[in-house]
Amino acid sequence: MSRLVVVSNRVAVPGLSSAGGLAVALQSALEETGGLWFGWSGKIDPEASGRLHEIDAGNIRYVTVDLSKRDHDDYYNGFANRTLWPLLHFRVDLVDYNRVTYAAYRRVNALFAEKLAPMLRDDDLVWVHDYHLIPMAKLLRELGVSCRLGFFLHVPMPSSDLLAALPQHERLFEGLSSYDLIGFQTERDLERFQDYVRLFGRGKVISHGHLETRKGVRLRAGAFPISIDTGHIEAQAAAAVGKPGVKRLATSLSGRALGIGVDRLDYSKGLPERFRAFGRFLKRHPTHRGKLTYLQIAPVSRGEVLEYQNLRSELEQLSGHINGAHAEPDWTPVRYVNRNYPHPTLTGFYRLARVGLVTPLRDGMNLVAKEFVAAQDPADPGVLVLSTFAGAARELDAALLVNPYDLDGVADAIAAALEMSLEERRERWQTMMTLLRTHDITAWRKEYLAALRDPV
Ligand SMILES: O=P(O)(O)OC[C@H]1O[C@H](O[C@H]2O[C@H](CO)[C@@H](O)[C@H](O)[C@H]2O)[C@H](O)[C@@H](O)[C@@H]1O
Ligand SMILES: O=c1ccn([C@@H]2O[C@H](COP(=O)(O)OP(=O)(O)O)[C@@H](O)[C@H]2O)c(=O)[nH]1
Repeated sequence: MSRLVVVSNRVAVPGLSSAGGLAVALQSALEETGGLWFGWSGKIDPEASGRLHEIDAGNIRYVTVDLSKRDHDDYYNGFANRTLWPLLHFRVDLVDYNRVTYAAYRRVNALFAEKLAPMLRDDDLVWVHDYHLIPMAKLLRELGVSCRLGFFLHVPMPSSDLLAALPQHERLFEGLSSYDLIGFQTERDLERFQDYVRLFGRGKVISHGHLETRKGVRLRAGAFPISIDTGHIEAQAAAAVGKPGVKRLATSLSGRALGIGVDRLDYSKGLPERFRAFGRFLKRHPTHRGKLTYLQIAPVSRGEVLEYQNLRSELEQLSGHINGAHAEPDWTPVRYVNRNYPHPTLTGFYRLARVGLVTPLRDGMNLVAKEFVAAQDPADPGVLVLSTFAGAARELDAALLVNPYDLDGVADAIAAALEMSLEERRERWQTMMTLLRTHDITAWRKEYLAALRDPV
């Protein structure tokens, strides 16, 4: 059997904690098959990029590379997170157009390719992840790598008119044609990519998922919605209820219902809009005042990037403002926490909650939505309020779907979740859970890798 080699900027190196769906999902996928996981070490070397680290843990070998401060600033904070991230989340207004950071992006991709190429065997299956590493396949091919190379985009593929705003769009997206298979989270993302190839790449869509570039190169693309280790989350949530941290949260609620949000502190997650919608809920539904506590867990993410720092200040103000306007001596409406919690605790928090708030403005998938559902008590499940702009909404359409920009709509959905009968809650939960049990992280990995192996 061929070896699986996963390549991603973020690697869940044992002992390093960081929130993020890519690392959580790939850790589960690799634990099942074993293999090599290659990417950034999470460390800055004051001198230069390139120092390698190797760790063997269980059946996974982690090989990671340190980056210099300059490369980290320009490639990760810069082109990846100030140019591609906002562009791919439809936020052209936030895109930093910058040739210096683009050069660093290409330099770090070339460094990763140069370090990885000598470790590869002809029968490996190499699976490259996300927008940080789009040029990898072309660079590996130039170094003589001949094994199958797949790519998976974890974030949305925006409409082609937006992509075309990037000065380097042709060179960047043409690089995708060196992969044998390009995976997207949803059919909508795939359709928008096909539009881009046709309208701006001057290529052809031969049939759905089969494309030809303007240079006559054939490529395959498909939708492979990522998922979670459903059975594991179910068991973890059931076991978490007895844990001290989870019990303390339960006691602190004094019989009130809990609403929960769990998101990296990122502008794509729609947190200011969610806070405002919660304030609106308190005004529009006064009978629920004092009966619901909203806990927002928001670990700091990409904290060196200006837009993320601005978001943090905005949320501190907003939470203070809502609490100032609505709190009672014995009730604080919003609990806002910038800490990262491990899954054994987080799943217990989900299970305590009557309402799960997942309202991104754009999100590739959003694994929190799936985890929230899997963590519920089947006898008394909570209700998921889910943005239609999360990839997860395609599958979890039995959630209360909302438009995150429509604050009154989100406010009313929170009220509807609190008022929903047990029968309806069970019915909706069952529908979503049936899907998550069959389409879990194992199914995602198998479907993608089967398509990558298949040379048609
Ligand atoms: O690595 P970071 O810069 O700390 O950011 C964390 C990850 O954020 C993004 O996650 C995406 O992948 C999830 C799993 O497929 C998906 O559910 C979510 O919608 C995406 O936002 C990013 O794409 C990853 O590369 C980061 O590691
Ligand atoms: O304190 C936290 C906050 C988040 N997460 C995990 O980080 C992932 C977030 O993935 P998602 O797809 O929702 O969004 P992303 O952060 O990747 O954009 C989920 O597995 C969360 O359980 C975590 O472990 N601890």
